[in-house]
Amino acid sequence: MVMTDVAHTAAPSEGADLLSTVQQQFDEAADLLDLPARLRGILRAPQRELTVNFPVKRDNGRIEVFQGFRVQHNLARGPTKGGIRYHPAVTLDETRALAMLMTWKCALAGLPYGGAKGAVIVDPKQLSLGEIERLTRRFATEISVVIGPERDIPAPDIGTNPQIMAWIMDTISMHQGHTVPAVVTGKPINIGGSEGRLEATGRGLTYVLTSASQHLGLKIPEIRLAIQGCGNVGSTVAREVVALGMKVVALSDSRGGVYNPHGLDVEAVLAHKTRTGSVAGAANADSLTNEELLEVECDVLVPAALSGVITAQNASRIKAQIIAEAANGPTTKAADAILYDRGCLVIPDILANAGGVTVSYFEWVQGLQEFFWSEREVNAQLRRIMTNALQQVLRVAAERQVDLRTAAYMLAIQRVGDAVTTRGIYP
Ligand SMILES: NC(=O)C1=CN([C@@H]2O[C@H](COP(=O)(O)OP(=O)(O)OC[C@H]3O[C@@H](n4cnc5c(N)ncnc54)[C@H](OP(=O)(O)O)[C@@H]3O)[C@@H](O)[C@H]2O)C=CC1
Ligand SMILES: O=C(O)CCC(=O)C(=O)O
Repeated sequence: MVMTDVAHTAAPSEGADLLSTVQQQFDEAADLLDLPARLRGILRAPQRELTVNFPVKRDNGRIEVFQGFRVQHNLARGPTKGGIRYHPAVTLDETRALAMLMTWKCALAGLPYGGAKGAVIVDPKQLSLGEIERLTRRFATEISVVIGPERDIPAPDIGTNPQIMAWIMDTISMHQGHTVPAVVTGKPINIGGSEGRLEATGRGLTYVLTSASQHLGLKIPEIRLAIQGCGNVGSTVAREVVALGMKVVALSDSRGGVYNPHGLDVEAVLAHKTRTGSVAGAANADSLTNEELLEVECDVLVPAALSGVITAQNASRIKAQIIAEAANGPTTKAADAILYDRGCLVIPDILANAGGVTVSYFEWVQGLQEFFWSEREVNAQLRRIMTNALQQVLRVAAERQVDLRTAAYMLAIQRVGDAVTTRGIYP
């Protein structure tokens, strides 16, 4: 007899904070736009949500039931797009918030997509590779009723990677009986991935950061960064900014961080992480906690891990002049107000980390056309889209005397609202 031994579900209140933050951000921008009530009702809540509970056989033969979600926030501008997160504390509310952020992010970058997000409540570090593959294939099967190249296209996020995208593509292709490369992005290059997608989020952030620094009159070689999170995005930002001559003075992961006011040897710290599993304990650096990292002496702070880390409690102690949000939702509403009053430039998530979905769009287009671009072409188009988006946001912020987040939301909400209106609200 097959026994179901463990059910993986998260507490319902977890993640509610991010949803309420994102909805408050929406409300503020919608007020400034005088958005009609009927549009607010449509845009403030997800259009479609799917919750799935599915069994996975562990290596010891036991069956465990995992819970996952796919939320499609808005479909007015095209198929929905957004990553899949594997994390033990992820919730439906958090997934809703992340899907809503994707809608604004895609609209701000001018991509022909609505926003979506997926998640599975799981700690992938506790699973073997075979278990992760079985979990991924079963989850892909469960959500196959809502995803597809013309419907909703997943990609990597926290805890997922190109190999996991390959398993999703393979599972959907097995169901269809032919290869369906455009069903996911962030795939390995040998099965239709795009040059530059792996680095795109960190690279896109670096393009925006460089432009914003020039806008503020900062000298690139004098810029010191503290980066929280050292996964795909955090490690790429670290490498990219060092290549431009900036200094990374602090870097962390889930197990702690390292600090050197004269600049870390980023490659040595990353090699230490590859050897030991963490940046903590790397040579020629002092150790520091994730909380301390947010408050170190630096010019630019890059939160590149979880949401809700910059709060009313620590915002007044942050020394950075620029906060470039690589993570989704790292700053609470109260912290935003404190940072704005202090003259700190917050480059919001929907702008700063839009490079990932932008190159995902390039990957989707390349897959559909079966015509592939060089990394140089990818990066040139990425830079164009990211710096254009920044210029538009800076212009609206100056015209309306608002912070960059509100300006970015205003631009994005207007575009999505226009699409809803042009298509017609009533079928
Ligand atoms: N991947 C992408 O293309 C995009 C990602 N993002 C956002 O960027 C952020 C990072 O994503 P990504 O790099 O892909 O994810 P990864 O899973 O590759 O990396 C996440 C990093 O965060 C660290 N981390 C986890 N928990 C904590 C914690 N409590 N304190 C400090 N660090 C922690 C992890 O530590 P450890 O290494 O120890 O596990 C890891 O270094 C997320 O918010 C994601 O939504 C946004 C746009 C696109
Ligand atoms: O690349 C994508 O499609 C989505 C990336 C993502 O999940 C994000 O931008 O938060």
